[in-house]
Amino acid sequence: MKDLIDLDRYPLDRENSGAWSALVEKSRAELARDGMFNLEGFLRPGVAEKAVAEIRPIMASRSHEHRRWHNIYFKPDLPGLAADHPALQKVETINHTVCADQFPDSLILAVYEYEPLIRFLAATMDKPRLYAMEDPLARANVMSYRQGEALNWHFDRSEFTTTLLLQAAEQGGEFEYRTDLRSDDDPNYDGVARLLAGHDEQARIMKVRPGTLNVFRGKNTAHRVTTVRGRRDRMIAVFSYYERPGVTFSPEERLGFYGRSR
Ligand SMILES: O=C(O)CCC(=O)C(=O)O
Ligand SMILES: [Fe+2]
Repeated sequence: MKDLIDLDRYPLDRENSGAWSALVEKSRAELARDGMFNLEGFLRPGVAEKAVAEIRPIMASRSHEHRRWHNIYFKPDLPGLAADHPALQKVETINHTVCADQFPDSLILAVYEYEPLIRFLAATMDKPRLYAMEDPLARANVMSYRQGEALNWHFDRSEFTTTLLLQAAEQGGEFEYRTDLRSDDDPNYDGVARLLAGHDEQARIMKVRPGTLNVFRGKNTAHRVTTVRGRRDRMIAVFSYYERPGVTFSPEERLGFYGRSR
């Protein structure tokens, strides 16, 4: 694993050492302050390119094209909100996904399953343990955004998302977010409408380089990936971990996300 992950800089394999504890503390503090943390240069130089080379042929021939109009909630309606409220305005998402079962024995899956990474993530999120998902499709995905494609404004359903950027676009394809646009107690529908209309000055762009591990708390922080321009696809691995073992999607969920139930 030391050839893939920069364990000199990020000593995941030295659990409970001074350096490990310092990294956990720093990551926790950033998560509390910014709702995210980034480990830049998490992958050794050249490793993201290798991962892209492994995934590219599968992406070209077997990816699921995800194309839909949705609102920021991914729900048809919300109790107490008029159907024509501007917070429910629809936006379009288009991208391409390949699933874990399509890249067995890959570098990406080796990183996803690396136990010291899972234990480190649990520590930063203040959880006793985290577990890799058992769903053969959903555990790890790679998404690619080609020219003209984007992932539009949304709130995540899961508390945290862990991503690894593999390749950046020439232009666009930027991760834009608006911290704490809503809270568990206050849906802030008017604020949501303002953001969707492009009038929220607190929206920020996060600059990330390929090879960076990002942990992001996206449940109440609205975010999107802006439209990609240019010939190079934006490619990113998305890792799912849960607090209990054995989690899978239902066949219906797999069909909805990936266009196939198994
Ligand atoms: O592609 C990205 O950077 C963001 C992915 C994301 O927001 C998601 O999968 O929910
Ligand atoms: Fe998201």
